[in-house]
Amino acid sequence: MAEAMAAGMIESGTIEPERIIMTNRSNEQRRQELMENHGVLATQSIEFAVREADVVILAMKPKDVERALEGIEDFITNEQLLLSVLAGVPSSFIEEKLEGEQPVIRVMPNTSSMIGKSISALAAGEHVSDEQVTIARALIRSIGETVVIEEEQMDVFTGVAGSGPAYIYHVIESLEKAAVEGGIETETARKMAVQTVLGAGMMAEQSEDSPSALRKKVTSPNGTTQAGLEALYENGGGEAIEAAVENAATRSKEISNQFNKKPVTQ
Ligand SMILES: NC(=O)C1=CN([C@@H]2O[C@H](COP(=O)(O)OP(=O)(O)OC[C@H]3O[C@@H](n4cnc5c(N)ncnc54)[C@H](O)[C@@H]3O)[C@@H](O)[C@H]2O)C=CC1
Ligand SMILES: O=C(O)[C@@H]1CCC=N1
Repeated sequence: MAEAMAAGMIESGTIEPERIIMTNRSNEQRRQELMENHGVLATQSIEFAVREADVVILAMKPKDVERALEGIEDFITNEQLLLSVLAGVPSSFIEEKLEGEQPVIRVMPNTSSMIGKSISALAAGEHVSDEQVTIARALIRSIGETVVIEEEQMDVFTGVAGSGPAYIYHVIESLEKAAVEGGIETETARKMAVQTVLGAGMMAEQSEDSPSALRKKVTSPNGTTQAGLEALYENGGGEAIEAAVENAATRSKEISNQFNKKPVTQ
């Protein structure tokens, strides 16, 4: 995720690559790769990275955050803005760990950051000024669209947009599989599936019609789409997506709850 965000920020011209410091403590090859592929500075020293930064972005797994915070608490200052992309980790947990009045903004991007097409939510913690929200939004805007939400909405946002690309990739996989099973060559099948999703997404973005109106326009009475949708609904279509969001949001909530009772295991 950190790499996707860095790539998006660099690609959009929002920040020069040499102003981004990435850390990896143990993997020299990975540091080399990050420097060569993106032109960023990659260091083993978390202390150096944090001391140099105006904005610190946390992007480790939730299970690693406690140790990560213990590793920076001695040198991070309240003048530095901390962005956390960690699913489910409450800003209050980070604030309590770091003491003082650390400005913390939770950010939930998705992996489409890599090409500047994320939709990212920002939720400000207790010690964040309006100006810091503006700064964070400008930074995160470089990887796609942004919305500012209440922290309690983060779970459902994560279920829809953080995890959402995976559901859409699954749709692409299914379309491709069906095309191949129908006798189409794999490369063409992939192209058909991807372009169908891309075209529908762009239509939904650019058309004045709602997605529902657009769906109706594809659906000729008693035609092929009607037959296709009937099978989709019979097999749980939209409900499956809603269940996916609900389960992901529940998992996000579960992770949050774990941060109120230690130790953290997931
Ligand atoms: N993958 C995704 O689509 C999204 C992920 N996220 C969040 O982003 C975070 C990272 O996810 P991924 O990139 O998928 O995981 P990942 O496992 O690919 O990357 C996590 C990185 O953090 C490093 N790390 C662990 N402890 C560290 C420490 N103390 N200091 C510095 N680095 C440390 C690990 O070595 C690893 O390279 C998670 O908290 C996840 O909830 C949020 C939105 C979308
Ligand atoms: O699967 C996860 O936990 C992360 C958070 C949102 C997307 N990926």
